[in-house]
Amino acid sequence: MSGITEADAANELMRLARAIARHDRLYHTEDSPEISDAAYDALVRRNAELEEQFPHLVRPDSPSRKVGHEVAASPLSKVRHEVRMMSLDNAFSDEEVEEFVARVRRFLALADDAPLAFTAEDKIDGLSCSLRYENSKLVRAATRGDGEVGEDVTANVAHVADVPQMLRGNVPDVFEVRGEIYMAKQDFAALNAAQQTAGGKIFANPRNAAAGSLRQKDANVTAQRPLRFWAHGWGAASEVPEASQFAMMKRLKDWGLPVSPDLLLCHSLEELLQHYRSIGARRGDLPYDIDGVVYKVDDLALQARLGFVAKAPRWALAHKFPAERAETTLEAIDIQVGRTGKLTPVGRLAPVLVGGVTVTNVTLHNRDEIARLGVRPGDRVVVQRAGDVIPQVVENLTRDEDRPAFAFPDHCPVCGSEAVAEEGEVDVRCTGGLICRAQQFERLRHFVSRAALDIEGLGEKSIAEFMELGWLAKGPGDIFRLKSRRPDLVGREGWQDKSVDNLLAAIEAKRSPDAARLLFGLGIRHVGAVTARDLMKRFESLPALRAAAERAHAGDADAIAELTSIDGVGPVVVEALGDFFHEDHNQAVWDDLLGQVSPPPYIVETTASAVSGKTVVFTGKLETMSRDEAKAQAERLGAKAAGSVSPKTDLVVAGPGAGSKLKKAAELGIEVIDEAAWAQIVAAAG
Ligand SMILES: NC(=O)c1ccc[n+]([C@@H]2O[C@H](COP(=O)([O-])OP(=O)(O)OC[C@H]3O[C@@H](n4cnc5c(N)ncnc54)[C@H](O)[C@@H]3O)[C@@H](O)[C@H]2O)c1
Ligand SMILES: [Zn+2]
Repeated sequence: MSGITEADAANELMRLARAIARHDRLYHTEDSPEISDAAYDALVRRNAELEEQFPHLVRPDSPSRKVGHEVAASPLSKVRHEVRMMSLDNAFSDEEVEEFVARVRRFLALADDAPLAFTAEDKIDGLSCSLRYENSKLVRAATRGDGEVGEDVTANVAHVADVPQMLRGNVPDVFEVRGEIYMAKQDFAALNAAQQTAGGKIFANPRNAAAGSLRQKDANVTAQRPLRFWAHGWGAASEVPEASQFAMMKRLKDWGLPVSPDLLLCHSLEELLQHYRSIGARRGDLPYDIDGVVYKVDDLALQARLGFVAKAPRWALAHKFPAERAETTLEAIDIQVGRTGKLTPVGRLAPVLVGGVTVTNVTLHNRDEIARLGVRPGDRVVVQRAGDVIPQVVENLTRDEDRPAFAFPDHCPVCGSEAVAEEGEVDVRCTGGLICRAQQFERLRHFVSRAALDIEGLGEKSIAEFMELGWLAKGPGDIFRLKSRRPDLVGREGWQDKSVDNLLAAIEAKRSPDAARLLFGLGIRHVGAVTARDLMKRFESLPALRAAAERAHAGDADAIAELTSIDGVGPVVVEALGDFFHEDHNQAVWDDLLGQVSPPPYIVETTASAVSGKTVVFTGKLETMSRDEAKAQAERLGAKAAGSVSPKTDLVVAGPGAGSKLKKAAELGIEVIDEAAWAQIVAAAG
């Protein structure tokens, strides 16, 4: 790293802060990480290195100071933790563990030969949960959130059998148990299989599945998910009846709380490392995912003296396992075709055990990735599995330059249409559109999925079956004609009267669908769920939207201006809409579909108020509601919630920490009010 200039370091720190914040949001709030934990940890390490070299460049929003992700936007109620919930410092090598032990000794001014004990237990890969017991009774369960404010999941944990509603024995009046909600590997695989059939969300790993299952607004959903729990510590307590971590953990067990079966009291660095290796060797066979071993100073008085650094206790360390790797042969490269026609290469492997899981497929991402790795069928490759279930090829071991490189197809393997990469894009796409069966299938699957039309019971297996029978040839409109197939369907394998009736009823229930969901379900490029809602709010009916899109496509400046005046709609969306309606087969699909369904006008009910017709900007930290809720309130009151302050802004609602937007409002002479004043406007509108 030597030689990096200060300016470059500042820039890189800015990029890292942004990237890490984005991955934190994807991981902690959406339970859908895009990168592996190892890749994420590498970003965090790089950030730490730069901060160490340039301490004066540490940013106020540095990831090194933050725990998890804020929960303001969560639909669940919020809970402020009486004692902050922390993260853990990481170590990846024996030397770093040695340094940790030495650091603890130095801090406590202990002689090298003075006894110092640690507990060691596996670091289970789930999500933190705080359970507050008052007079032995569970009164509240909360997630970690950003460490200070988490989400209330009391109703949800009621469905987790491992979490006792009552503790037994002699329990302090107030005691907050801290531990981990997790999902066993087998349960995770079964859940994903069921989700796949039902067209639901597929989780990347057991941790994300556990988090997504627990953090449900509707606790009945949680009830159907097989969640487990074990305790690894405590927070606020009216009394801590033992003097050591190990003895306290035994207490927790006596009170009826599960703890790790691998909790061990160690008296030296060697014992710690030995336990780490012992657990590591059994890792693949454990019924749950773990990503390391946690060491904690055993003596609670010493823990208190050691205290905390920015976001982690000084008395604990997470010794992480390296990403798991194995060598095997890449037997073939298959090309899959997605909903938008994207050609995705999938590597087929000679089956190989990576960290206890048999791996037969790897994603190769795209054409560039294949070129970068230089892989061809027959090559020996190194496969890595790091936390996630989709393994990757990290290295090609075959270095024979004579064999030709893999030729990425220039035609769709399914429909034979030409496959091209648009300028500046890495993805190669089939140009066959709706004549391509692969795209037809993926589009139908998307159309009925939860975020779109949400037709229950019409999973990918049924879609494949009906497509095979030629029942869905015209596109989504055919779904609504399936009722005429009832006699043919009953009696087919896997279909009984009742299941057919259920399916047909679920379809009939969507004859007057939500227009925004229908629009989203059509899978127009760049029109996601949010954009679809924003478009429908403006145009209210699908024909009105189509007319505007067609006029815009023909170059009508007014139509283009009207479309782009919508927040979040830019030229890219306008072009995608225009292109979509310009295609004959899309028009046919659209007309056919709208002959089957009639979405009611898309009108967001509004109440007359002091801010009707005005443009409002929310900035800073809102205390009583999430940003999304505030925006929804504004919309209900007939106001427009905008993201940035401009001369068009009428009102700024500012909470603590409001920065540049507040300054801009002052410059432009725009009225600024606080959250309480906003609440009065809302209350006055009734
Ligand atoms: N892939 C991504 O995009 C992405 C994004 C954000 C975070 N992450 C991953 O999340 C983790 C970072 O999150 P973090 O700050 O919570 O750190 P962490 O999860 O590594 O460590 C802290 C947590 O470990 C848990 N834990 C498990 N066993 C424990 C035990 N025996 N004793 C004490 N605590 C125990 C606690 O819940 C605690 O909050 C990393 O593993 C990182 O790779 C990944
Ligand atoms: Zn095709």
